[in-house]
Amino acid sequence: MADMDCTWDRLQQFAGSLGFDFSDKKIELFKTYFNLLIERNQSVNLTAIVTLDDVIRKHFIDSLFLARALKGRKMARILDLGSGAGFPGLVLGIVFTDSEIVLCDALRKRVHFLKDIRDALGLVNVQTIHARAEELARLDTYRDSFDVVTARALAPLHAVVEWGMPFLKPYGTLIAMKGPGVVDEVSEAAITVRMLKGTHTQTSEYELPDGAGRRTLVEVEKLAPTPKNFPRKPGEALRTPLAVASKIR
Ligand SMILES: C[S@@+](CC[C@H](N)C(=O)[O-])C[C@H]1O[C@@H](n2cnc3c(N)ncnc32)[C@H](O)[C@@H]1O
Repeated sequence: MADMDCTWDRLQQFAGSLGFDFSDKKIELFKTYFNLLIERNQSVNLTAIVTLDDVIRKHFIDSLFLARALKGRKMARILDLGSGAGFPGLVLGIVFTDSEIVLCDALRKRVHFLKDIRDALGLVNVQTIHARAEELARLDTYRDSFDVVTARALAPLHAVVEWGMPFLKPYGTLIAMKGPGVVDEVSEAAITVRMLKGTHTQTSEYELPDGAGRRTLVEVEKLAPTPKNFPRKPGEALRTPLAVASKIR
């Protein structure tokens, strides 16, 4: 028990070092999140990361690095694509209570989990949508309406860009959370970024605590409305990056 308390203290301290002053009440929300995640993971495949230490370092703190990157920016509406068990979207919902956070996932069971946890934590600022990102992005209701789009471990960068950019308001930012070594992925996505009227603004690396690994945030800003023909048909962006498609044609 003392060990557990110690681990939660570490989360509070680390959050502090990232600029988030978490009250004990906020830490209680993370505890409830952890308990429900582990309980539901027995019946629904939500995560392979299950120890308290690992969930804190690799899920909660990783998501907090993204939250730090957003601090001070315009973020009234945030969309998290492929939220899975809620990373980073639900953590953003806990941290940024004044922002409206929409969590989207293609798997119904995971969306049910997201709804349940949202209700258990009383996060009135969080909504969930069961949909494929590339299909949702074709609906006028959701296009050009978010300040920030996030995605962690969703798809190759070129596909994340093609699915995510249509949702952004002009000058909104897409942030893809990636592992280390993204140079090739970024250059493979360059044509897609250009065709979708965006610009790659930043790649920043960071280190998770206790040697839990290096991670990267790749940021793309939207400069003008996305052409109507994007995203291409479901599945096409994933199979064929525009860089390859332009050589085939
Ligand atoms: C590897 S998991 C990552 C989940 C979470 N973002 C994380 O980092 O823990 C990818 C998630 O994206 C969802 N997904 C895959 N393709 C999708 C699509 N086209 N649209 C929306 N969600 C999708 C999957 O159902 C899954 O929950």
